[in-house]
Amino acid sequence: MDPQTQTTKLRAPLISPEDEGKPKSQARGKVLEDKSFVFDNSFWSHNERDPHYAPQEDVYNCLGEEFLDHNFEGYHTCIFAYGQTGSGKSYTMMGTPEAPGLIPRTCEDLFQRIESAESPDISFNVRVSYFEVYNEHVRDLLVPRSDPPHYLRIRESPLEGPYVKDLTEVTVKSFDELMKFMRKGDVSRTVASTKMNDTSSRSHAVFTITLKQIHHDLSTDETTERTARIRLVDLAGSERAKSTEATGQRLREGSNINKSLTTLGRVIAALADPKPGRGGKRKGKDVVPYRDSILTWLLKDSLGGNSKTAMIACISPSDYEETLSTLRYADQAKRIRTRARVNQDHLSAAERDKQIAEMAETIRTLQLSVSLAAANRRENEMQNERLEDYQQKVEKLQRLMEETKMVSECKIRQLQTENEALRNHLKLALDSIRNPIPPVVVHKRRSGLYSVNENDGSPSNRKRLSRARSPPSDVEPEPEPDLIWEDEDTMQSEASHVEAQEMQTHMENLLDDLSMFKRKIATDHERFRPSWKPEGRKRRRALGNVWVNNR
Ligand SMILES: Nc1ncnc2c1ncn2[C@@H]1O[C@H](COP(=O)(O)OP(=O)(O)OP(=O)(O)O)[C@@H](O)[C@H]1O
Repeated sequence: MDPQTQTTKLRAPLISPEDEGKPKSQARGKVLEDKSFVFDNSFWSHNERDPHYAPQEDVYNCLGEEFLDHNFEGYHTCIFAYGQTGSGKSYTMMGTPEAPGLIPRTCEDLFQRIESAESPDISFNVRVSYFEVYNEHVRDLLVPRSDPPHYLRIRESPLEGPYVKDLTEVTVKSFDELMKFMRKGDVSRTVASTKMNDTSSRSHAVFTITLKQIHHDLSTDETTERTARIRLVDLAGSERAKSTEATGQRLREGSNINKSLTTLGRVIAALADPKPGRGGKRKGKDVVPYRDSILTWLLKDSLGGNSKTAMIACISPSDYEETLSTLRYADQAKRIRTRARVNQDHLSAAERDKQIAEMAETIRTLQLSVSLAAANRRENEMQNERLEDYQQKVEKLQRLMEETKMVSECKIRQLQTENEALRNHLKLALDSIRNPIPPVVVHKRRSGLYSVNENDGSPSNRKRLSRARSPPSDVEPEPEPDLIWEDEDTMQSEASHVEAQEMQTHMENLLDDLSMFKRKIATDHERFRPSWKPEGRKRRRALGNVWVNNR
């Protein structure tokens, strides 16, 4: 790199010995040539001992300072670093605590200028935002990381162009305060270790400073507002999957990074060499593929619109092809012509007052609708809570009723079985009354030799008895013993009487049982009437008691 001529030369790697001396067509490997490019500035910062060595300060003095001048004039600016992974983009943009890069130097200079320019008729307002584009999603770097990550949406307004919705934008009063937010964002940024770089940026980081200068002329009571947007972009590294040896998540990140950088390349190409449409004019807006990636869509204005833009192409002597590709990108970008203009508004006192009145009215209306919405939301929340409570109670009640129904069904089944048993019992009892068992006649004898079964007074039995009682024929018959026969009718009536008494007692017992059963049925009928009331728990307990008592 020659800082005098601003030329960057890329030397081709040495040719393999077998190809040496051969014409291009006969060479086995691809024959690479030296290349030379001229840029606005070329810096060499590989070796501090090298006489060409350009420290961070040189880069800022050549580029950063000039761009900050533009900002104070009211121009939007954008500086982005592009290059292969590990080539020094983050080093150039952020730097290290010992060698701060472009961003901290710009910020420091910004506040130094504000402090030195302090005058009663000018006031400054500085706001910062910081976001990253990771895997084609936008994440706010000034809010803590969340899991799952919270991604922001992109909107496009006719005046502002594409912007990130709900992005945090904080007002800062000093350089220290600004650096605090920058460090916060840096910590939150997605970095990972790759084969090419231990702390490789896996996302494109966009740090934006909005500088507003309000100049008030006391004599005319007029206000002049200048707004400048300073965009400082540290892109993720262009990389080849082969050289990074990435797999899994790193490979996916890499392909997304490459996708957005390829789109950036196409956007740069389209802007650098606009194909003429009919009548020799540049074709419609849709020719530039801004929308093909989040990065190019968001940088639309910076790349081809109202902005002064600089690209810092970082190269490191690692890979000829990659380095050549970066230099070609930069060479193309050099040809882009943007349409930067001063962003300034003049306001008379009357216009300003009108604007303030309109804004106050808008705020009042918004406040009203916000408080109305808040009240409605609160009311809705309470209604929802009440509804949920009600639904829970209904469900509980339904469960209780279901259980109560099951218990009562069981109880009815029990009573039916008991009723059936008593009915059978009663039937048997009535049968035995209607068909009494013949009374048993007990024949009393002097000697108790014969059993009661022999008391049958039938003629055959008498014969058998007399035979049994008569002695054998060769034995002298003994005199007939004096048999004392009781009066059969008297005995029979006595037995019937005893039996009737027993039956009566039994029947009385049965009737007692029956009346008790009837009482139980009546009580249960009263208890298990279908009109269940919601106080199911008490009722269930009562049922439970009845159940236990009746078992
Ligand atoms: N000019 C330089 N002087 C001294 N150190 C440098 C220089 N450029 C880069 N480095 C060092 O090289 C390493 C890689 O640089 P850096 O992280 O800036 O690369 P990068 O292009 O941002 O990579 P990636 O795209 O993977 O994020 C860092 O340790 C950095 O400090």
